[in-house]
Amino acid sequence: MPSPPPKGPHLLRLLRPHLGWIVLSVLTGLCAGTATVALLATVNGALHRPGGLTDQGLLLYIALCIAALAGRGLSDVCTNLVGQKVVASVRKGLAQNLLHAPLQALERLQSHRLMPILTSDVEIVSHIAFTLSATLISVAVALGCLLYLAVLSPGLFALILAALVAGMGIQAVTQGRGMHGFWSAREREEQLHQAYRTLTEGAKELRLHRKRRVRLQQQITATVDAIRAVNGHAVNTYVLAKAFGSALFFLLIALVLAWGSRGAVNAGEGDAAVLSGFVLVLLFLKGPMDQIATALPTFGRARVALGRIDALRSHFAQRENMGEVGEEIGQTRDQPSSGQFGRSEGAEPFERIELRGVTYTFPPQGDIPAFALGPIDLVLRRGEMVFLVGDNGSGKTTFLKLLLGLYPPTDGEILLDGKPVTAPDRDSYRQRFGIVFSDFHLFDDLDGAEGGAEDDTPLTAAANGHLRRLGLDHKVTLQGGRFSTTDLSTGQRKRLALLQAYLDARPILMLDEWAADQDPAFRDQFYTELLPELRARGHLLLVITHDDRYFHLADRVLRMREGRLVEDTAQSQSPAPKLNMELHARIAREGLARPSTLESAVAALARIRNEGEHGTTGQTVNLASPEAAE
Ligand SMILES: Nc1ncnc2c1ncn2[C@@H]1O[C@H](COP(=O)(O)OP(=O)(O)OP(=O)(O)O)[C@@H](O)[C@H]1O
Repeated sequence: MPSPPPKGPHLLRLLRPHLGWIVLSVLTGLCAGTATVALLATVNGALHRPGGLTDQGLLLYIALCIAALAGRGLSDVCTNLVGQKVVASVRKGLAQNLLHAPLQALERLQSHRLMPILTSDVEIVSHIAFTLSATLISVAVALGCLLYLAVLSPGLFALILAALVAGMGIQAVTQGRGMHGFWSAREREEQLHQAYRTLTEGAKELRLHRKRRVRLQQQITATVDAIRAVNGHAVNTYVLAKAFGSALFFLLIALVLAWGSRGAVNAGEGDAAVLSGFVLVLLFLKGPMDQIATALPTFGRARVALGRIDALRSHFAQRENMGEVGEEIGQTRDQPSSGQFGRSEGAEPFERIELRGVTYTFPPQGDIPAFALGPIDLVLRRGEMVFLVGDNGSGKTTFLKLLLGLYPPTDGEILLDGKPVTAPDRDSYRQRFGIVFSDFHLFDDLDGAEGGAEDDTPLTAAANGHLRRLGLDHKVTLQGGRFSTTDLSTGQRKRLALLQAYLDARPILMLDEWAADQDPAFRDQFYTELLPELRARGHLLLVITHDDRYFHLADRVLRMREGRLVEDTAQSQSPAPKLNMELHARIAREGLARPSTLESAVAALARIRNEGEHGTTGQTVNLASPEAAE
């Protein structure tokens, strides 16, 4: 069952687990604030006492200093702890959201919208950790100071408080305006991110196209200027609010002095100690109030950032049930595997996959009409080599994603060995597939060899053997479970991706235009050796291809036309696949001689095929096993 998204305001939800630390921080902060105010009172008392500070007063002064110091330190430690934990939980939560999100949700949210949230927004939230503690203490000190003033002279305090509330009201309105500025600056940062992406991903093209380069430069300049203007205005608003706050204290002090000089204080309250106490506290209060005012922009930004993070979480509110990664590995390790190395977690045997009336629809985007795939009725069996062909944009990749369980069918159902694949099963179902997408991501480690300090395991030996076979051994080695480099040509990167999928030994292998970037000799090797070899191992192979000269090698050819799938019976019934299967049966049966080069291997295989067609027998060749290629 998909887990429901967490409820409630994000910040409160984030803080709730750390309530104990927050309470401790507030209490110690209050303690520090009270001690500071008491220090002020002691200083004020000593100033007006004949003989100054007594010995007892000195001891009290030292004790208050220690209390203020310890309280502040402890409060700092607690809030920093909470801050760091909050940031860590935001980061982990977002990673979880992304890992468990349905693919369509991820595809809808383009990376230029995602990346600023994952990087700068989380960073902004982390700044709270450093400001929160000082701000909290400032609030405690300010409250303590106000309390002291109320004790000194309730009448004067009421006047000061009224002026302070009016000043803070003005400040709050200004702050609201600044906040609005931060929101619109953030919108533009997404545009900037998109432009930066074009800068890096289109680096080659931009160097060849002066007009486009100039346009991009202008676009970046305009966006940066707009961000500067909006951010500048927002910060200025805050700075003005802060300046107003500072000025307010001097106005308040003037008010106190005027009050005193006109003898307006009540009997007993107009003495010098009350006035100096007010002036002393107001001068001191300016520091904490400044700190609060300085922290406001950070909190303003953090609120904006948290709003974005919340919106992202809502976007990914729907979660797929994938279980915990550790559990999945734990569950499957003990299961029998049909893979070559018995190491793939999805290697459970299967016989057939069936699609019954399966459809998938991309919703329309603006003027672009919806793309509808299907309905598709199809049965695929273990050990089949199926080619999927069709025009660009006809729906081949979409069909692959549907078959892989990456997209849930809009209608119809997928059955694995007669059992419908439902949403809770989908992740387990997916573990049966190995795939190299046309826009694949190349991982630099080998699944199953992670953290392997030893380089002489069977898996490492097999991987290195296959690297030789794929012509990559002079470029890449597997060390400690990682490939030494992935800085390779496009064709070489695809070979490495194929090697990973191959060693993963999942029962179903899908390749999306894999051969498109390969040289002719290797392309031939791929179609005539690698694919038949995988089929001979019992894999179901689904290969998207435009290489029509190899269509005859497939057991079945499926053709996609504008979202409709038809079986190309003319190709599927070709006698060639049968011949190919016989050849491979022979290869497996008769043992092998090792060709010295790829060309000789291809030639040898052609010879065998020729012999097969003319009924003669001869030497067989095997590129199937890297051990044999040693
Ligand atoms: N994420 C998406 N959102 C909306 N429409 C999409 C999305 N991905 C693909 N499409 C649309 O679905 C249609 C089929 O795309 P698909 O990638 O499946 O085609 P294809 O047959 O694999 O093409 P090619 O041979 O060029 O790789 C296209 O018209 C495309 O515009």
